Amino acid sequence: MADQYAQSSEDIRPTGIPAIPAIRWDEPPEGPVLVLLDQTRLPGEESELVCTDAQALVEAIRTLAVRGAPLLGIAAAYGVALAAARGFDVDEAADSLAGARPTAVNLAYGARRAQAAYRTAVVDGAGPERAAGAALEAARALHAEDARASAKMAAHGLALLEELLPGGGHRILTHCNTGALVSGGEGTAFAVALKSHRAGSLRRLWVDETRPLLQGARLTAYEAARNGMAYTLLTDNAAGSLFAAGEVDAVLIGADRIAADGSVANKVGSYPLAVLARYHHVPFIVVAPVTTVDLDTPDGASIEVEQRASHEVTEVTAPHVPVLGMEAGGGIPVAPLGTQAYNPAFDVTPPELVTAIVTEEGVLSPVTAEGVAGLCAESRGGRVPID
Ligand SMILES: CSC[C@@H](O)[C@@H](O)C(=O)COP(=O)(O)O
Repeated sequence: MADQYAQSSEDIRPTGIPAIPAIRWDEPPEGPVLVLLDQTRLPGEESELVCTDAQALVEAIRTLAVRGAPLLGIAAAYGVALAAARGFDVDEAADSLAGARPTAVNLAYGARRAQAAYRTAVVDGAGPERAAGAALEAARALHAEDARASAKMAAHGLALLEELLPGGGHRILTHCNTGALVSGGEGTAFAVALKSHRAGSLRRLWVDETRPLLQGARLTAYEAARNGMAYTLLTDNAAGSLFAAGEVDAVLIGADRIAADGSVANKVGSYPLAVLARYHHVPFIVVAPVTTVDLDTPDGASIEVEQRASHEVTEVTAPHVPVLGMEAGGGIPVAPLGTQAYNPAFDVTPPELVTAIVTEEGVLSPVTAEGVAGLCAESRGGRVPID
């Protein structure tokens, strides 16, 4: 079945990760800026969005110009550094960045980490310039750590796939976007699939389109094409028949927050995949850095799930015209005017449906509260408190 869905070779552009990095710090003569690859315009247009202050970054986060848990953390840390470098109130900037979206714990983690570096420098007697430098250093360190974590997760994840599915020929289903667009490196779940591809073990990457904002269709398909991977796009609700046809060997997804009991919040549509995977005896694997684990959130029910605007569901736009963050009325209505939509950005998968959590520290399977606590104890003795 799979091969009839293969894209033709002209459709594949094996050019590696995006030419424009997902995020970069720049210091033109007019002053420091944070430059983002505007993800609302992909795949049609690779364009940069320049943020000169934390408020612009908060807006970019809310409209999903920059998105995905690890990258949100990196962005927030740079945002605090930007506020410091431009002489704005650092605590205010950290608060608004940490609260820009509620579910991805990395966002608050990154903001608080850069804020803590700034405060420590001030307490140690540094002037504003040196303290701003300390915040920037913290952001750069987080960026580099995430790249290293990404490479380790890819290695651990591939080893797990080889153990669970010996002999290669992996047919992997993924949801949302978890590649270089969300990371200092090559991503989380996508990085595992990419490593499998490079090892010659990936037969097919099944890409859920990921309604309503199409992160799978717009972003994961873009990354898969750029990396020359064999991939096929499906609507989210086609996943059931794909499992039933025996076409999925494993599910690989990322996470926005992992609670202390091992519950996993990820893009809405992840939980139904976990249920399908269990029914069809397919491993359901979560790949996330330890910065996504939040021991202060005891369980899945305590995770705040972001609710987004109705118009993201009730309207569509033409291809390559950004829909994300548009005011109601900006797209073409597909429902009667005034229709309200249930539009949670994430859902929560309970630990008993998760076969394994792959982190840079190694693989946790089965997923237990003790195991989750152990992951954090090993990697983050000096964890920055977040609120
Ligand atoms: C490694 S990214 C993991 C998650 O952040 C990703 O799967 C996801 O749900 C992103 O949601 P988004 O709303 O696009 O920020």
